[in-house]
Amino acid sequence: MSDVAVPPVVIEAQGLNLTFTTNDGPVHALKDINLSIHKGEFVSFIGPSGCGKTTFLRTIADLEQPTGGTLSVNGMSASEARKARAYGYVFQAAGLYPWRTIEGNVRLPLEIMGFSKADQAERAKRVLELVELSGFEKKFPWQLSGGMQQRASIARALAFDADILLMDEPFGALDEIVRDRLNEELLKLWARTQKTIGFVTHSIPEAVYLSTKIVVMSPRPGRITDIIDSPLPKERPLEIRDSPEFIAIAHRVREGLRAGYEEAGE
Ligand SMILES: Nc1ncnc2c1ncn2[C@@H]1O[C@H](COP(=O)(O)OP(=O)(O)OP(=O)(O)O)[C@@H](O)[C@H]1O
Repeated sequence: MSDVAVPPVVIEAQGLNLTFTTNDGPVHALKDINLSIHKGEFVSFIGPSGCGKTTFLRTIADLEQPTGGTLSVNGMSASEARKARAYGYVFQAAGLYPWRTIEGNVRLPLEIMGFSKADQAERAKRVLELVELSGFEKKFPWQLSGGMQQRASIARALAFDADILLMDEPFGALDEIVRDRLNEELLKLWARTQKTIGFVTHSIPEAVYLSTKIVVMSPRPGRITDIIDSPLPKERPLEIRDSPEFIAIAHRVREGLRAGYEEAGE
């Protein structure tokens, strides 16, 4: 009998620290972060404002430099991984260029990376299908709803086929019904593409619904207070949110958040 193979580690932080130097003194944005993310996992980072969620994602993306510890992304340094285009990044605001069509926005990183015109067109078509925006290629961003714009920005991040997708509160500005739908769609997209996803959120239900692993963080200094491996099945209808298993995980996340607040003296 052979054990089920554990997928390889794609992101590994060991004793990671990041202290910003500011006029008001040092800000310990990340303190002693130890975390392994395996290929194909969906990992959410949840915690109150200022606990370092965005900083951690930006550090993985080589947009911030750690002041201590080690970080590897796909077995490389963060800087090498950025050069190897190991990840796509989705920001909180869709950030689409208003003067470009949806297809033009999706093709932009491909143009910059020097993909051929034919390859750009084929990739844009495929990723827009993936996020269910076929038929909207020639529209401009302002002609689409907020949810559709965010789907277009996900398509843009998927266009160059990185194995890792980093998403910083992509649905934070959307109303709850739209957010529910996009959560469902994101899970399907994740199942179809088998990407490794790092996802920042403030929402407990969103974190529990989406993730295979939930990383609970707390501020001052920004640190991990709990890591929860979700026992929920991969197939998740929205109704799963009423199940006892779901409610139990949500409860554990809430407790972790509360403990972090109390320790920070809030
Ligand atoms: N460039 C910077 N210079 C100085 N301090 C910074 C910088 N970027 C972030 N910080 C500080 O680092 C801490 C962590 O910030 P970060 O944005 O990562 O938190 P967050 O958990 O993502 O918060 P939010 O949920 O509000 O986005 C905060 O105290 C923030 O003010």
